[in-house]
Amino acid sequence: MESREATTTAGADAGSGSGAAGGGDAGVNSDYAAVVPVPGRVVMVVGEDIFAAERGSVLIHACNCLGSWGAGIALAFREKYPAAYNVYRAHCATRGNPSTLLGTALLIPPQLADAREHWIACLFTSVGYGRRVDAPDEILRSTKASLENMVAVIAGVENDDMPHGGASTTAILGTGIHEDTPEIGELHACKINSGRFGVDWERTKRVIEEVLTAEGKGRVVTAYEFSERQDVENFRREAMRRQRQQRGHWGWPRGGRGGRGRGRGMPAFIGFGPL
Ligand SMILES: Nc1ncnc2c1ncn2[C@@H]1O[C@H](COP(=O)(O)OP(=O)(O)OC[C@H]2O[C@H](OP(=O)(O)O)[C@H](O)[C@@H]2O)[C@@H](O)[C@H]1O
Repeated sequence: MESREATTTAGADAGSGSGAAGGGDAGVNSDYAAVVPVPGRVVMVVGEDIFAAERGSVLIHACNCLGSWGAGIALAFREKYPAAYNVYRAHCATRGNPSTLLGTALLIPPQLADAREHWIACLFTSVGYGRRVDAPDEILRSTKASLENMVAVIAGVENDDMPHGGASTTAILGTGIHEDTPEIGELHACKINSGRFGVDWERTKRVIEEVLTAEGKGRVVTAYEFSERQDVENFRREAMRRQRQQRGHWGWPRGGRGGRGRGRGMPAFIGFGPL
């Protein structure tokens, strides 16, 4: 699944993306692909709602290490995914010293109690928030490390050998995981760090592309331009969606990609990585 970009971006060479498993009929090309990384990209979209992303998508946002989703998009996450918020908060509470979370990622599987089936990737990019937010350069360093960790954790889930992501890890039960947890889909992000955390978006964007190129096998992040007006529009659409559901419409997304009902029996955990 993650090699889809390889097939579009790197053209003929990329056919060897599954070389290891697929019997290597393109030996030379697969050597080449191993040396030349597939460039990862951030694709900007305007006027769309991140929360309307397809079932199974990963929604990425920047978090403090203190267990607060108190403002900006984090508040929207808290309202829409209260169960995921509890997982995040509990995760932060496991640390006597919150700064040990810095530079790690927490991947929260879709929670039964939440209406939407999205994976939520929390990047711990600053210890504090508000006046105690870390300096932009520090935030960028932590962003790089936490993205690398996120990519490793995603790979771990996809390879069914989670929750490792490289080094010392902990497994934490969520508040309840779907029996047919969707496979991990595309990556979606707000313009992380660019609001309350006060870091120029172009700088964060460069870091994301760097990590996707080096570690992410050329994955793509769709990033959302957001305006307050957009917020009002999202709110209106959301109200309509709820109304439709109440009227008995089939409000849930189709049964996964290509209608395959069950996921791969995802384990009921969240993972985080190197400390
Ligand atoms: N509904 C929506 N859809 C799409 N994009 C939306 C949106 N709402 C806002 N945005 C945009 O999302 C970007 C990031 O801006 P944000 O200020 O949110 O986050 P950040 O990454 O700079 O900082 C993280 C800390 O902010 C929080 O608040 P607390 O510190 O807890 O109080 C957290 O808890 C963290 O600690 C900006 O482009 C906003 O326009």
